[in-house]
Amino acid sequence: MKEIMIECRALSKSYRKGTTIVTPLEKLDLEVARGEFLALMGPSGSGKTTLLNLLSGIDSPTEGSLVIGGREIAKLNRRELTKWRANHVGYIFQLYHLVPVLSAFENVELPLLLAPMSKKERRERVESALTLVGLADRMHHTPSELSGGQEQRVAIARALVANPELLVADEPTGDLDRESATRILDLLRQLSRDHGKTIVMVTHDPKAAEAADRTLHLEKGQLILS
Ligand SMILES: Nc1ncnc2c1ncn2[C@@H]1O[C@H](COP(=O)(O)OP(=O)(O)OP(=O)(O)O)[C@@H](O)[C@H]1O
Repeated sequence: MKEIMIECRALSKSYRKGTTIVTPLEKLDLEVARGEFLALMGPSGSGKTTLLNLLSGIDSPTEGSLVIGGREIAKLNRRELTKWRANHVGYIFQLYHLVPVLSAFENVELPLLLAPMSKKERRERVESALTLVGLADRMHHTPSELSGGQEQRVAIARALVANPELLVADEPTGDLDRESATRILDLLRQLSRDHGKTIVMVTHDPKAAEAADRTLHLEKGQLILS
């Protein structure tokens, strides 16, 4: 029996929009094993990003239970959630979100700047994250000197550098050509298979979803059987 990393029970998220209540996620039940690579698909507005934001502690559920790595996340307050997120989750965005004036090294170093560690340890961690994504030789380049695929690999190194057990990725290959996308997906597979990272990836691309161990489909805030 595989260890469960993520357990959602009757997880709901609602927002108030003027006088109406929008519920992008409704009573969702989901289990993800530790080290599993899960793809989430679904039409626009089906609640995919909302779910990623809950799983990564960017937002809190309105109702239900969300246990990640044995910890009930739904009950944490904002401050506790921010601290938890910094140690346990790496977020990968479609458009990389790198700081343009910083080098690859400095971008990857950012999440560690507030962590209590020596400069030497920080440098070693950043170098090893950039080596893992195959960019040790581009450490001193700025984002504009890198290709889209390389920028995304820097962003993955940044997501990895604090050694989180969970990675969430929102359309990580959405802006890339097929060859760069394949390289990113191979890297994500390697991170789950060889490094035990649990990965939840939103994608619109069925080919990208094929790289995952399992694909789930969301529709109107609920998982549907495919
Ligand atoms: N902060 C918010 N306030 C109000 N409504 C929101 C908020 N965030 C999301 N929603 C609504 O929730 C629904 C689901 O949004 P979500 O971004 O999760 O969908 P998605 O499946 O990720 O869509 P896409 O594929 O277009 O990114 C949408 O109708 C959206 O308008």
